[in-house]
Amino acid sequence: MIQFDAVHKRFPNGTTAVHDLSLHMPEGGVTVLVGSSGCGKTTTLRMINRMVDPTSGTIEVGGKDVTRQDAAELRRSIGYVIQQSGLFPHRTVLDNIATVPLLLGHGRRRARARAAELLETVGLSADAGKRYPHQLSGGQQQRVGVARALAADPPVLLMDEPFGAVDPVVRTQLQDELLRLQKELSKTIVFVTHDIDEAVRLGDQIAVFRTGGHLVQCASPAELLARPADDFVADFLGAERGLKLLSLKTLADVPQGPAPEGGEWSLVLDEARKPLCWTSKTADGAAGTDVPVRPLKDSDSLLSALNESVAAPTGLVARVDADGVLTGVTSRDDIHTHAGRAHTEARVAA
Ligand SMILES: Nc1ncnc2c1ncn2[C@@H]1O[C@H](COP(=O)(O)OP(=O)(O)OP(=O)(O)O)[C@@H](O)[C@H]1O
Repeated sequence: MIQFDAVHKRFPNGTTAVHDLSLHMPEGGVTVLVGSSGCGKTTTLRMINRMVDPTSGTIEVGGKDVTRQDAAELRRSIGYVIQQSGLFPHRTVLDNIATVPLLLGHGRRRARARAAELLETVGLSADAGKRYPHQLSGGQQQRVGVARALAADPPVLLMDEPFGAVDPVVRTQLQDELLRLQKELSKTIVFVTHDIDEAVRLGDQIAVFRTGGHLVQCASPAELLARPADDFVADFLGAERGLKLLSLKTLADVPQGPAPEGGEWSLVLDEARKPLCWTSKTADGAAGTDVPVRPLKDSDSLLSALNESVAAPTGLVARVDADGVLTGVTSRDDIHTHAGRAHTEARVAA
């Protein structure tokens, strides 16, 4: 969908921001650009919608060379979301979102109806549409930024550190929201971030850059974590590379068995068979301690399972179905075995 071929960008002051970049960004996928500060991520992104033109090389979007297209028209057909949401302060949220449909010649009523629809898509209330940007929280403003970028229903979305300025809890919510939206909309997304966890969570592929605008490696999160191309990439991924790999695998394939009975510890269930806590009894049968349980679903990660198995007094993870009803328990050993397999599988796939 987006193809860079031998692209260089040298600014008039002599700085080479991007060096001989060849990179394919597949249609309907999320490509995340990561790397240390100043390594050329934003410049790469901005060359896609011609906010910056390359010094040499070609960039094609949907098979068309971007430099042969009218820059303003191209920009209207590509959604763009930045860190400080870039909203017009003196327009209501609804009017902010309706800006592009209006520019595209939709009548005022149709543009506002589309904006109202998008407000709901990004999880905001109709009431938020009547407010001005400063009357919203940072996280809500970012949602409006995403809604505005989606207003023209562009096939391509460029996102430059869109969640960089919000706290970690809101950031996770916004990432969840983007993943949910992407399931529905299948846009071709190019996403710049400094945060490797965000990259692993959102990316179908991750492109790692180093200073001087050199692309060092582009691979799926699992491949990258299991087989970093060199020490630079390994350092960038951080010391918890193995644990990050476990965050990509789910509990679904890990076997489960019946909850233990008659031993020191047993699992207390409510009348609907939902786990309440682990409880111990002393040798003479008297009541001992209650320890909270955090039951996991098939869709939870092996990392959460490992964490829970270490925290649980029995080393067992309680498993539940979508309704929270107990389906069985999984041992720490089974989780370890699958954790080892996750690593081997990722290396083989690579
Ligand atoms: N207009 C410009 N003129 C001259 N140099 C520039 C210009 N824009 C960017 N640069 C330089 O090009 C290099 C790459 O910048 P770019 O903003 O693409 O990096 P980045 O990886 O996005 O950085 P950050 O993570 O800090 O946002 C940097 O050395 C930067 O100083």
